[in-house]
Parts: sequence; C-alpha cells; structure tokens
Amino acid sequence: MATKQTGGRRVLMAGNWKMNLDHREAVHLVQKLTWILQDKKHDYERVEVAVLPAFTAIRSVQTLIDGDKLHLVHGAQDISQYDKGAYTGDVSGEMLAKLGCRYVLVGHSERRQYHNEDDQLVNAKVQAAFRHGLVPILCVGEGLEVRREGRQVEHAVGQVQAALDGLKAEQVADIVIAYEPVWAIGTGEVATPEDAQEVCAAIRQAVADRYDANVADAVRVLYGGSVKAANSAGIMAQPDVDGALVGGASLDPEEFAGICRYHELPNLPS
Ligand SMILES: O=C[C@H](O)COP(=O)(O)O
Repeated sequence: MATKQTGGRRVLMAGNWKMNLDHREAVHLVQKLTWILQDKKHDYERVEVAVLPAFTAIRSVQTLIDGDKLHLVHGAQDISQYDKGAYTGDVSGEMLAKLGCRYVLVGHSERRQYHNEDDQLVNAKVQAAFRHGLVPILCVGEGLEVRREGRQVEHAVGQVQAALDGLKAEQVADIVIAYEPVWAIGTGEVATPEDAQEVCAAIRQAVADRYDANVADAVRVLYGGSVKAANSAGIMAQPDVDGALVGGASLDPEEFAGICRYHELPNLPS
C-alpha cells in the first residue's frame, strides 16, 4: 500500500498522553519512539509526528527535542483563553509558545465533559492559540446517544462552526480538526473507516461552504478514538482522514510508531 497522499496535506499523527507520564517517563518514551522511527528511516515530511505531554513534562521534552535535533514536534493538551493574569492553575499561549509548542489541543471531549467547556470557551481558546502562533487541534465529536439518533454529522459540524467564529480564512486553513466520537475514546470501540470518513468529509464540506475550496483542501482532519497500529491503515485509507489523534496507544512507543508507519501495514478491517 502506498503512503497516503491527502490532497497535498501532510499527514499528522499526534499522541495525546493525557494525564500520564511524568517528565522522566516522557523523556524515556520520546527517546524510544525516535529510535524506532529513525531505525525505520521514517519520512517526517510525509507523516508528521507530534507528542502532547502533560504541562509538567513539556520542558523536558522540548530540551530533548532541541538538544538531540529530533524531528518530532510537541504541543500541549490545553490552553487558557486568557493571555496573562490572576487565573490560578491556567497556562497561557505565550508560555506554551516559549516552550516550543507547535500544537495545542482545544475542546477535547474530556475537557468538555469534566471541565464544562462549552463551544464559546472552545472558540476563545482557539483564538488564544492563534494569538500566540500555536496551531489548535480542535476536537469535536458526538456521544453515544447522538450517534444512535444518527445526528453525528450535524453535531460535529455544529461544534466546528461554533469554534471557527471570528477566524480568518488563512487561520482556518492552518487549523487541525480532530473528529473523535466520544463513545470510541478509550473504549476499544473504534469507529469503522466509513464512519470516520462520513464525518471527516462533512467537516471538510462545512469548511468549504463557509470559506472556500482552497481552505477546505488545506485543513487537516484527523480521526481519534481507539486508534491502534492494527486499525490505522484502514482509517488512513479514507480520503478525508489526514491523520490520527491517539490516546492510549501513544503511550506505547512500538504501537505509536506502528501507527505512524501505517502504510507498512495491511489495510485490514478493524
Ligand atoms: O485524544 C485522544 C483520544 O481521546 C483518543 O483516545 P484513545 O486513543 O485512548 O481512545
């Protein structure tokens, strides 16, 4: 199977470590992952590899990446909507930018669920990311009830529309959108490749309708939810899926490297 060409879009495999790995464990994982990828002569130009550690590990990961001139990039799992001030516990975009972050997750379903983040706050965080030169990975996706009612497209597109309020076309062209059905996160229940394609294509179409075809062609749309090496090739074979946002499997360097090397694996049904 050939390496995926996504309309000129660079594939992105992003590992969301969630609240796992202290700074030493983080360094260890990055070392192992990059050794494996180096051994396989991974083409980072075609498949970009990003890790998203907890805040406490970002500095150590940055130091390792810079010191060893590693090709992978890093980011954060959340950002404050504010730039500075009395917001105890928050971390600003400027702080993340100074730690060399390229990406920041915004609106992950766990933030929406456990921290009551709504579409308005998600939009404010997307804007904060752009103010500081960070690329937001905007997460959207439906729960089980919405899926059972067959409203998954309407739900995900609605979340995207709300998050894009006030953004310029050139910002939207740079954004990454991750479609993560909540029922598939950490459950082992992976959406079928066709399920992923349905919603990812609808998201791209919504961007085309709101901006234009060039913006829609540029925006990268990822799938997330129980992605593993074994199911990554099938998901990546879909024309509107430009990569994966990976939780649990990104904590295992062999498994995550396998996902980054999806094109070496057979395209088996998951
Ligand atoms: O951000 C990642 C997603 O929540 C997916 O997590 P998972 O791969 O453990 O299902």
